[in-house]
Amino acid sequence: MVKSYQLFINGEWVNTDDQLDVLNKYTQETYARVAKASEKEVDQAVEAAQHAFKTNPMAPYQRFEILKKVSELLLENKEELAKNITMEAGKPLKQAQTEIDRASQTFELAAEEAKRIHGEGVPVEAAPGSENRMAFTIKVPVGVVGAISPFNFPVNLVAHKIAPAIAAGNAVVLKPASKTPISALKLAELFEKAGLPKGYLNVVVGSGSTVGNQMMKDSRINMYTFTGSAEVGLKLKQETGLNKLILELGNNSPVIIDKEADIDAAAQNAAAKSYAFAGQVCISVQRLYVHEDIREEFQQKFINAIKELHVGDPNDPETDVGPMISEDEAKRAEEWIEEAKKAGANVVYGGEREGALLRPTILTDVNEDMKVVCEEIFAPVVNLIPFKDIKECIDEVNRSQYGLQGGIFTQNIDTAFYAARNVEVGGLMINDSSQYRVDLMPYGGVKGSGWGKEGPKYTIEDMTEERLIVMNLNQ
Ligand SMILES: NC(=O)c1ccc[n+]([C@@H]2O[C@H](COP(=O)([O-])OP(=O)(O)OC[C@H]3O[C@@H](n4cnc5c(N)ncnc54)[C@H](O)[C@@H]3O)[C@@H](O)[C@H]2O)c1
Ligand SMILES: O=C[C@H](O)CS(=O)(=O)O
Repeated sequence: MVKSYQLFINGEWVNTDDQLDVLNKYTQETYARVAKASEKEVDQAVEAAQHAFKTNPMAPYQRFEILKKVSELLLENKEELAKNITMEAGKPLKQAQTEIDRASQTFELAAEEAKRIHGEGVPVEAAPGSENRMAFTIKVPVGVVGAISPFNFPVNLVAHKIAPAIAAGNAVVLKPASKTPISALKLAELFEKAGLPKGYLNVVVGSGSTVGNQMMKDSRINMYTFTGSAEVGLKLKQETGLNKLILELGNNSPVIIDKEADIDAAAQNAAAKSYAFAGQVCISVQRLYVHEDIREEFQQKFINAIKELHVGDPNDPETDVGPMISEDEAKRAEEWIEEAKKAGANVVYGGEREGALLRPTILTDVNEDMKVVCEEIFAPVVNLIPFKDIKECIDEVNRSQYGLQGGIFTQNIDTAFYAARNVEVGGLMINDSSQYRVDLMPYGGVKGSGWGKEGPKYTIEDMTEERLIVMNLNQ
């Protein structure tokens, strides 16, 4: 039976006249229906958030208790929540289960941080003429946070928005991706069980061009946090004027395999980290730079490791690579491959597509002008690019418009540190691929990959204002 879901506004479940179909991404059948927000519901959601924030402030210990409870509830409901991700996103079940574990940690981290938000003493008395003054800063919440999230991590990337916002004392209006909205509504259910005061979390579902657009123009929203494509991120930046903004955007992640690398480890790692969730991870390996001395050996070992991956039904607990989010997206990636082939690239592995399922693919003989290299492909496609000189290779890596995370495999400490100093990214992994993330670390990009950091401790910095208090003492 197709289940129906409602919006969550001001602590109530709200139905609307219009419905949105959410597809099972493997079978392409309707899996659920969700109430679609109109202008009226978006307005009510923002109003509810502002009212909650202004009239019912939450103490830090209360935020801690609620977030800790949500962290526990996530684990208690892990199997059901993971299955839902598999249905609505097509993510292989074992990767969906990992996402729930990580989301639980994200909430626990935010809960802990809620108890240590503090300012600092400022020695104004050291300035001539200020001998009788004392000063300190306090951290205050920004107010209403407008959060817009992508389809690919529908629980944990929503967690990275709402957990730090609530830890900092803010109220949230969340617009999840319309392809995967149910996870966010299920999270709202957990918040309801955990006793979140009404109005602090509001979930409105609908397209980016309607709900997202309206949110961008609402002056009652004090700050935006967006994860998604660079194209929409740029629009958000242009539309939201002087508002605070966190942008977590795309990447075409580079990984360098130096001639002094452990080739077996690098090949195994690259196979696992290039194709997880069909490459629809913002730090998926896309540009694999391999030293020409080891290129042949690496390529063979890489292909052998890819052959071990299970491709197919995401509900099968063995599956590593399932469908992409839609057949259209798989076709788009296929077109980019065809375009590259016409310009001289070769498919040395994979390339076949059945519906939304694109098999793990390796391209060689590519150049920097091909879309498969210079744009974010967001599909299970990797380019093998040979290099001779590490410095020239890093220059080439840096010619990307993006800079989220990268990786280098090398046993040479000088090469590793040269890369650490020179690769233009928010995070560089040494002897690991670009696709490494634990939820406590500062995570975010440079250049076209956006700005601001995720990881609850770091996001709370952005989601609070520092207010200076100066006392003029009569001494
Ligand atoms: N840096 C990161 O942490 C990170 C994490 C995950 C995904 N991503 C990026 O996200 C992209 C894939 O996700 P996606 O396809 O869901 O991205 P997307 O940009 O298409 O959509 C993201 C969100 O923005 C909304 N949106 C779309 N148009 C809008 C508009 N005009 N106004 C307001 N909101 C609008 C969508 O409905 C969705 O909720 C990739 O580029 C990927 O790299 C980045
Ligand atoms: O898609 C990008 C996400 O940030 C993925 S992860 O959180 O790093 O696993």
